[in-house]
Amino acid sequence: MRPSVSLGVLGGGAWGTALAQAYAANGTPVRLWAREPEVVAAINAERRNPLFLPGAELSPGIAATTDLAELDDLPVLLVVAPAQHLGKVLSGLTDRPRDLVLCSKGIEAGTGRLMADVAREALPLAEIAVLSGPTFAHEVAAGLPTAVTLACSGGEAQWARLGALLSRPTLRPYYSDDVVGAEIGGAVKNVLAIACGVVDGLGLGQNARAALIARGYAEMTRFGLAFGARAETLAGLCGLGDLVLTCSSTSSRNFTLGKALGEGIGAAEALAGKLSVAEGAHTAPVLAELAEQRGIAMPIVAAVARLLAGEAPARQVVAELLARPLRAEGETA
Ligand SMILES: NC(=O)c1ccc[n+]([C@@H]2O[C@H](COP(=O)([O-])OP(=O)(O)OC[C@H]3O[C@@H](n4cnc5c(N)ncnc54)[C@H](O)[C@@H]3O)[C@@H](O)[C@H]2O)c1
Ligand SMILES: O=P(O)(O)OC[C@H](O)CO
Repeated sequence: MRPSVSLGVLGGGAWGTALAQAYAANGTPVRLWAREPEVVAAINAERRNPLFLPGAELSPGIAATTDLAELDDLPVLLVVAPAQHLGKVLSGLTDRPRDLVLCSKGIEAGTGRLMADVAREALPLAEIAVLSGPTFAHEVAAGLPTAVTLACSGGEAQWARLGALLSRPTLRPYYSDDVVGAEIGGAVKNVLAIACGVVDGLGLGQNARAALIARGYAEMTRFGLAFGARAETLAGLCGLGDLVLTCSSTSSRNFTLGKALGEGIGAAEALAGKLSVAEGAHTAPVLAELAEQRGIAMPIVAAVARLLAGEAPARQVVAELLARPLRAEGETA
């Protein structure tokens, strides 16, 4: 039998809503904090989130609130705020021992920190886990089969608390203790998805996209290993798995942003007025900077950062990538 203690979800965007639905629909009461009063009202009164997850019918087991204090006593919180706002959201909670399951994918601009470091500073008593993988929100909300990495900083003891709690017949976590690897996989793939969207927008074909996925994965691996990730983590659901998903579909906001850039729309225009977040746009500059500081070759990431900064049009950026000196495929630096 599932425990009757509620799960808390911080964030009423598409992913927070989908996770809340996955757990509430399968018998766990969920308290969901959303920033927007209209999201809270729509979830509680109509069982919908038209702003961020239109089309999904939500379980009555989700109780939404704009008051973060209503989640403060819960032992397990899924944190689903966009990466650039995660620290601010967590600072509204009391520091106490609890499991914080980070579900956001990104690197903090300005500090270069991964989300686990942001969370540890905000709430030092919490034990951190990272839930990440190929997970389009609308598919999870619809109960379609999905598998994720659940990386536990507390190792197997934390997995023993969270594994069964966060598993459902169609939502299957795989255990890891590589929190850094899980985070880097999710953050880097968003930037690479923008690159794949650019290739699509320019009409450069499927060969080019496959090349970008493979060479992008080489960049993810170089960066990850330099920052302490394990190669096997990056080859798993939260790395390669998510990279393949996000680089292959206009269901991805990052891919769609890249496609617009490839079609000649400027970054500012492509992002203007968007309620939903394309994390790669925020991660690309800070990731490119971190890579440059550490001497890690990430030409695709650097190209995306240049494109987003408006430094060169898409065709020129692609031409520059193709004109780089020839090198060995397995080169690690
Ligand atoms: N949507 C997906 O399929 C999916 C899947 C896996 C992971 N993620 C990750 O989950 C995170 C959240 O994405 P999403 O898709 O749920 O969001 P979304 O794009 O659907 O919605 C944007 C979210 O940003 C929040 N927001 C905007 N300004 C804010 C502020 N100043 N402070 C706090 N929150 C603010 C909004 O309240 C809303 O919840 C991202 O890191 C994303 O990469 C998303
Ligand atoms: O829509 P995107 O590009 O933010 O991707 C959503 C998820 O991260 C896919 O796993």
